Amino acid sequence: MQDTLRITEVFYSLQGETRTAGLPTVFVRLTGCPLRCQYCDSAYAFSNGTVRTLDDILEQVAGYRPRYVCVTGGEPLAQPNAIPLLERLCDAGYEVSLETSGALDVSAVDPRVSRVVDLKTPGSKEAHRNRYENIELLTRNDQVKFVICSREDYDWAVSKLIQYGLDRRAGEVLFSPSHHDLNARDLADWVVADNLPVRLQLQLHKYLWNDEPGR
Ligand SMILES: C[S@@+](CC[C@H](N)C(=O)[O-])C[C@H]1O[C@@H](n2cnc3c(N)ncnc32)[C@H](O)[C@@H]1O
Ligand SMILES: Nc1nc2[nH]cc(C(=O)O)c2c(=O)[nH]1
Ligand code: SF4
Ligand SMILES: [Mg+2]
Repeated sequence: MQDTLRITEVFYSLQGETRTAGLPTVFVRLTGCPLRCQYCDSAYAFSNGTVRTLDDILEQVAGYRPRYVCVTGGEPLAQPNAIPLLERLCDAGYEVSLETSGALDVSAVDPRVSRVVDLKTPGSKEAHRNRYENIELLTRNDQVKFVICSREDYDWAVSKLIQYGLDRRAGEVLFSPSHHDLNARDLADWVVADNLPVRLQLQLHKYLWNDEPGR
C-alpha cells in the first residue's frame, strides 16, 4: 500500500497571502479539519475529497513547473502523510509553505518549509485550540498569522505579539482582516497608529476572483 492523502484540490494560482503574496504558486489543499473557525472560507474542504498517492500528487505539481508550492486545507497536519508530502516537495526543489491552524504540533515539519502558523483569535471561536508550544519552535523561516475579526481581536493579537516577542522569533507577523467581519482600512489604521512591527495582509485572491474555489 503506497502512502496516500485525502485531497480536495490541486490548482495553480497567485499566492493571495503571506510573504510570497502575488507570486505564482501551486496549492495542494488537503481534506478535513478538526476545527470549525467561525469565518472559515474553506469549509468545502471539511469532507469528501479524493484519496491519492504521494507520487500522483507530486506528478501533478511537477506538471505546472512551479517555483512555489503551498500546502493548505482543511488542516494539513491532521493527516500524518502531510509530513512526507512536505519533505518530498522540498526534495523536488520547490519553495514550500504550509498553512496550519496552530492547533497541531508543527515540530515534525521539514525545516526547509516555511510554516505559516495561524494563532486563532477569540473571534474565530477556536482560540482554545491554540498550541502555544508551537511558538517556541518557530524560526525566521516561519510566519505567524492572526486573522482579526474585531477591535477586541486586534488588542488580543497585540498582547500575544508582545508577550511572545513574535516579531523577533518569526520572519513575518501577519495581521489579516477576517473577510466579511472587519474592514481592512480599520485594521490598517490601527497598525499605523500603534507603529506595530507587523505586515498587514489582504487576501489578494478575494479581490481578484472573489471566493471561487480553485483560485
Ligand atoms: C483555510 S485555512 C487552511 C489552513 C489551516 N486550517 C489554517 O487555519 O491555517 C488558510 C488560512 O485562511 C485563513 N482564513 C480562513 N477564512 C478566512 C477569512 N474569512 N478571512 C481571512 N482569512 C481567512 C485562515 O485563518 C488560515 O490562516
Ligand atoms: N490564491 C490563493 N491563495 C491562497 N493562500 C492561501 C490560501 C488558502 O486557502 O489557504 C489560498 C487560496 O485559496 N487561494
Ligand atoms: S482551522 Fe483552517 S480550515 Fe479549519 S476551520 Fe479554521 S480556517 Fe478553516
Ligand atoms: Mg482560501
